[in-house]
Amino acid sequence: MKVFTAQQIYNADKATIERQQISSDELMERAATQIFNWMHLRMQGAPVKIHLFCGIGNNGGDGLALARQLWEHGYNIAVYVVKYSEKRSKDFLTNLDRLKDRKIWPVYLDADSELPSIGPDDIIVDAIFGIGLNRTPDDWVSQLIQHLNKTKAFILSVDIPSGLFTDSVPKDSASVIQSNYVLSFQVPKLVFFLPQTGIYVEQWEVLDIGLDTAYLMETETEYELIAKNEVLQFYRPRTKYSHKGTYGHSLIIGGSYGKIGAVTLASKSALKAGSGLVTAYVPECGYQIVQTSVPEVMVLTNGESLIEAIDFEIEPTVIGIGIGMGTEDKTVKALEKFLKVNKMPLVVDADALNILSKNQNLLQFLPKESILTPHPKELERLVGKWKDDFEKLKKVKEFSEKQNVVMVIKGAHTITFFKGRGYINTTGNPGMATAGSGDTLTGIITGLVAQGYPSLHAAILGVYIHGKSADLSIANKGYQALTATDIIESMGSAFIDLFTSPEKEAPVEVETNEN
Ligand SMILES: NC(=O)C1=CN([C@@H]2O[C@H](COP(=O)(O)OP(=O)(O)OC[C@H]3O[C@@H](n4cnc5c(N)ncnc54)[C@H](O)[C@@H]3O)[C@@H](O)[C@H]2O)[C@@H](O)CC1
Ligand SMILES: Nc1ncnc2c1ncn2[C@@H]1O[C@H](COP(=O)(O)OP(=O)(O)O)[C@@H](O)[C@H]1O
Ligand SMILES: [K+]
Repeated sequence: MKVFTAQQIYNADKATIERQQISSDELMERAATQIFNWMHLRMQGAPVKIHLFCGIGNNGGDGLALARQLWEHGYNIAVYVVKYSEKRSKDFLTNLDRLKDRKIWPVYLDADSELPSIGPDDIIVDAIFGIGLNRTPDDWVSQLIQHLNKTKAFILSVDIPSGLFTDSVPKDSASVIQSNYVLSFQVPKLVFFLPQTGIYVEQWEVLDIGLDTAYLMETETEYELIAKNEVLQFYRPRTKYSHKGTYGHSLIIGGSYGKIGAVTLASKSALKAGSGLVTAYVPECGYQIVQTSVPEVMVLTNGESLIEAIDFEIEPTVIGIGIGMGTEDKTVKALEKFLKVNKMPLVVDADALNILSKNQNLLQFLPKESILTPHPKELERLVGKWKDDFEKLKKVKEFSEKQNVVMVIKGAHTITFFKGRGYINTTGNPGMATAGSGDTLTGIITGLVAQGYPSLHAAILGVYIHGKSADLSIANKGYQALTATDIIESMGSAFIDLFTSPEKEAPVEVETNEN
């Protein structure tokens, strides 16, 4: 699913209005109807008090149109107009008149108003600011937002939590609605998925408001959301007459005394991802450990307790390198020498990334389209500190383009960057913040490259499967008990899941003014 910028959404609006020959007010009515249907389906007329806080722009207009529909179906509503500006939008005014025609009188809130009282079991509809927010709200609006956040009421945000910008991090967290549920029109917003802004969104869902399909299809976006449908497009089925040679040979290089487990996890993951053969390259102290813990994996050794040279006779298809490897001088030299002669595609993680960060002249030796999988600290060492998430994205994008590598930025929503585009993963959970889960990812991606997936596809599918395995595991493990080994064990189910469970319940019918 594409992730549009605010400007692209405004353009989609405009294209829809022109091509479907509807008015902007009719489009607003569609949007409000979709939210009404969503609420009505769940509330079934329950007499819960619904407080609708509406701004004076189109987000507020949506709120007013929703208020009217709720009122017409007998819901118990209170409407507030948050007068943060004198510049009211046309469709806001149209919908305000429609309310007045029905003798529904909103409470007008300004800097001098008392803060409304709201019960813990009430519902708040947040339609104060939408994607048009262009500066931090005034103090009194921030105070109102803080007041709403402090109530125990459920907060449903229209399109985006009010106070959240679409392209920057809010300066003051107190001026942003802490939303329980966001109903986002047509497309999700990038800020739902970044660590500094995603915290305002507990859950989100997209509502189809029938924006012009041609515009949506033709418009290129910088970001794409990756769910099952997206990865299925490049999934490579196994063929009947294939053999283990068909599915490549992964070489996993890493490990040092006390950190052989990392290589064991990665090797096993590469096998489970479908790699035909897997060899681990470890110091001698790891020989018995790897051989006994994963009998399917072959083992090559060098050095006693750490890798002192990287030199082998075999011809792997792809090499995953760096996990548990350490950054001792001998290992640094070994890596340097190896990078200067190596031509094989690489998946670079952990200590190999740390070594590259300190020896940036080595970056030039990475084969093009290598895959780098840094966690936040490793990324900082590689590209330097960033002031906020947006600067981080910019730095990663530049780095990936300059070095011609695939960058996998690990986190709650891992983002894979390549050739100027970002692919945002939707699987995974906080249980994955556990030792070795990154090693597992390195193994999975290596195993996919071995089977012939191009680097970008291997990274995107690998990240998806890794998160999906963890999601399937927590059903009987819970977040706390989830381990990297559980992730590996659920990989089979994650692959099967690609073809079994339906992606999503069918969307609610769009009721428009035309029918
Ligand atoms: N295609 C879509 O997605 C549709 C969007 N609609 C709604 O339209 C919204 C966007 O509406 P608008 O462009 O009117 O913008 P908003 O309603 O988000 O904001 C209203 C106006 O307030 C002003 N403003 C911004 N920040 C301010 C601040 N801190 N203090 C005071 N004034 C400030 C700006 O001039 C802005 O245009 C969307 O979020 C959505 O809810 C729907 O009505 C219909 C279809
Ligand atoms: N809160 C979270 N939600 C979803 N995924 C997470 C979360 N925390 C960590 N992960 C995932 O777990 C993995 C952790 O990798 P990493 O930090 O390298 O672990 P390790 O070094 O222990 O192997 C990454 O793939 C990351 O995306
Ligand atoms: K809002």
